[in-house]
Amino acid sequence: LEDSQDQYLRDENNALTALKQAFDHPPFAGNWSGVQCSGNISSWFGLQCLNNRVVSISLTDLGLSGMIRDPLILANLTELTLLSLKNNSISGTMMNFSYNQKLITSIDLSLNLFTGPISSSLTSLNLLQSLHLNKNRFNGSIPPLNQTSLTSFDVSFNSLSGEIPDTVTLRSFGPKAYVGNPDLCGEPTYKTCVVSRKKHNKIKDFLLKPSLISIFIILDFILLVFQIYSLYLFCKKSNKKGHGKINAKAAAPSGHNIDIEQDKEEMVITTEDQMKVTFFNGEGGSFLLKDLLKSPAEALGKGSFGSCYKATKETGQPIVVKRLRNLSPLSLEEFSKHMQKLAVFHHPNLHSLLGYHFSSEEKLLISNFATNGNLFDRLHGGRGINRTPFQWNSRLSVAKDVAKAMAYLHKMSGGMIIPHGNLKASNVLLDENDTALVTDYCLTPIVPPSLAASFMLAYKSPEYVRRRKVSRKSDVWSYGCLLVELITGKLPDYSSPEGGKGVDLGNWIHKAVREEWTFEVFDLELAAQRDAYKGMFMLLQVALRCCEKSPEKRPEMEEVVEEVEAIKPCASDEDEDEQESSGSTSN
Ligand SMILES: Nc1ncnc2c1ncn2[C@@H]1O[C@H](COP(=O)(O)OP(=O)(O)OP(=O)(O)O)[C@@H](O)[C@H]1O
Repeated sequence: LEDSQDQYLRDENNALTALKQAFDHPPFAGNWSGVQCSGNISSWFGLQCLNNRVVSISLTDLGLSGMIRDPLILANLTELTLLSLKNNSISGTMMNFSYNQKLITSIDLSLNLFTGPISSSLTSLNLLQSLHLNKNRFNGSIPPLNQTSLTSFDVSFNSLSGEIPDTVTLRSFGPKAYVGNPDLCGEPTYKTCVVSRKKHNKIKDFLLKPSLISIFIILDFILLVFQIYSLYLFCKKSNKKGHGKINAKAAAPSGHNIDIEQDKEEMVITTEDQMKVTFFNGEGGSFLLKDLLKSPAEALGKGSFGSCYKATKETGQPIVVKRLRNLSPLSLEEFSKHMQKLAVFHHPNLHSLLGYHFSSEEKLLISNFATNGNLFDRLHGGRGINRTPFQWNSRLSVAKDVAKAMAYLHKMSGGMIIPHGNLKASNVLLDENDTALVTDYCLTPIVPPSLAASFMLAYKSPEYVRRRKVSRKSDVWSYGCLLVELITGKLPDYSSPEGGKGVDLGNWIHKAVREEWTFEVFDLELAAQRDAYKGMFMLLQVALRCCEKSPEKRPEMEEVVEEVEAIKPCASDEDEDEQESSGSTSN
């Protein structure tokens, strides 16, 4: 008996090791070592054991990003009753569950990047109670699941197609379980298969008629000319608005260049009169979206997740409305829950949310308008033309403010894998006193993992580039890059047009150290402030630690705060400040 027990332990250990390897050194890798089960106890993260056998694997919300290549990877885990890999970025095809006949409680692979068909082995799991495969990229048809035990089921938002098998079980779930699969048809979706197929063929025939093809080419050309003209008008407008500063978007990566004015008009057209804005301070009921849109909204710029507009409340208070796009398909409840989570974050260096709006057409975030724009424009804008110098003490103060905000976020954001996830200079706003306010934080949970990984993380860490792996330490890397940008004035590569002068800041700093840096690495604008050199070198040392290639070697944000706070402002700035105090910008 002991021999067979040992064999089980070995087999299950092999299966778990393969799983660990598939996930490319996940955060728990160090923890998954030794013997996985000791009786009913397991010290392995996310594992539960019963009589030395693994009965449950729950690895949710961990930012895992590997690929499962072997469909029989779990075959040795024959006592498994529950499997949850929910909300990671795992790719590959679905496992074959033929050998996991005890899988009775739940299989949850939702919110990942799985591709290929749904495994027909699921039909053999006669006691399975819950199956969640939503928000992946599964394609093909749904297998004829008909186990009476199945009471919770969701395959929404995949690329499934064809007719939903006409089984009692599959018919018992409402359309919500199937939504977001445009090519799926059958009773539960209210979409009759025959009609949709006919329609599809009609469209195909229509598109293939030769005379129409030429009409489409001409229409395409007209559209292109129109788009170029709109872009020209938009650029002209942004230049006028910028007063010598460049707009962050002017130097932003391509792909986000949808006409923002057109975007605004769409928003007005699709808006119902009575759409409510929920304000966290309780003003909610009195303020409707139509009031918000009455004031001519000024476009501020377009980012990865939507456009920002400046509007004015009835009280005269300027506010910013961020129109979100590319979100995960969320219910009002899910969205509100996340917003309420963010509403409790209050820190002097965090840009607080005032409220939000959610409807099927629009998802908006409302916040205060930050008078002095963003750090990107302050650093890189208007170089050479009528620019108020951005002096050392102001830069140091921004570095301190941002470190404090990030440490606070890391402390408050509980289980979030990457508490900010999108730290970059344009997401550091400046108020009327040039106090830095970190914004656009904690959006990762409401965007699809695939987009979160590619749009967010402006300064991409080595582990992201190699394995698309992110963690809280990615935020630390981003902070290090922000420091390098602040000290050197170099334009980061993510914001520079292709072929431009952008620098991969996190890697550049290591090269600079190898080549024994001198004061020449500092921004020319700081060159005259010799008494600040010591502080600049100290801050570069902090940046260097934050940009350690190995995430484990990077410091925690709390340590970073201590190190940055220890750097004293210099005296030369104060004289300049006095000279400038008659000017509009305080440094
Ligand atoms: N509350 C605010 N006050 C003043 N300007 C703002 C405010 N919020 C956003 N902006 C500005 O509006 C512009 C667009 O912001 P948005 O957040 O949409 O894009 P981004 O920060 O450049 O990119 P991303 O979407 O990746 O964060 C930026 O120039 C930003 O600085």
